[in-house]
Amino acid sequence: MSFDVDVTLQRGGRSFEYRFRTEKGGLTALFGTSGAGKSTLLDMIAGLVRPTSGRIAVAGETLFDSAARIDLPPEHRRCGYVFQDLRLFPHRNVRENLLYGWKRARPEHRWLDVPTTLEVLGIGHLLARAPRSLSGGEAQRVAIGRALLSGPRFLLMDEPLASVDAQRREEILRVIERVRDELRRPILYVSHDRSEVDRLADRVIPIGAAGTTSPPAP
Ligand SMILES: Nc1ncnc2c1ncn2[C@@H]1O[C@H](COP(=O)(O)OP(=O)(O)OP(=O)(O)O)[C@@H](O)[C@H]1O
Repeated sequence: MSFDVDVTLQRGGRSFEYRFRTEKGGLTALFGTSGAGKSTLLDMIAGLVRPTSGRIAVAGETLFDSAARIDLPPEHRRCGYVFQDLRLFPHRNVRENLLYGWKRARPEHRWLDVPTTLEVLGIGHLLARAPRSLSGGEAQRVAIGRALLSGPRFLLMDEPLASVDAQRREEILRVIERVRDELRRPILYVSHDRSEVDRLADRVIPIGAAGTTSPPAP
């Protein structure tokens, strides 16, 4: 089992309910209209937003359980998160951004090396640059690299290819496929691009207008 989610969240007068279970690893795409609550769900799995109640487990480990009073801090969840708005550290250069999680990961958890990451993402020439000097596509590739290099057990990717051009997109898609198939890391993936989802996703979870998900999915 990879993602096992059954949570509620009351926020701003709205009620969100998410309930799904994926029996196998692979890539799970989240589909839903703007404002439906996809990023909110990723934030809860990452430990950045606290659910009102319920339980979240990934790859068999409980990350949150309100009844059992379990709420692992984000840094203990081993989650690689590519944020929709990237959130590169503005006061650190590209090298420092990329190595932030890498330095903090245990050596045995690092499943991708730095040279390979730089080559695949085409960001080796940007190492000394400040995030504010990067183009949208460059910043997006650095954000993907930072997430992959942190030695994560699972990945949360919120529109990770939104500003990447066609040629680089193909290379990054191949990396994501490798992470999915060879390294067998579970991935939760938000995208509005149908062709991306058709190519990558093992299953699609619809997120409804009120943040509700369908019954457990295979
Ligand atoms: N901190 C907050 N306080 C109150 N409401 C919030 C907060 N953060 C987000 N929301 C609201 O929660 C709802 C879900 O937001 P979320 O960003 O999860 O949607 P989304 O499905 O990811 O949308 P998009 O596809 O546009 O990125 C939105 O109506 C948003 O305005």
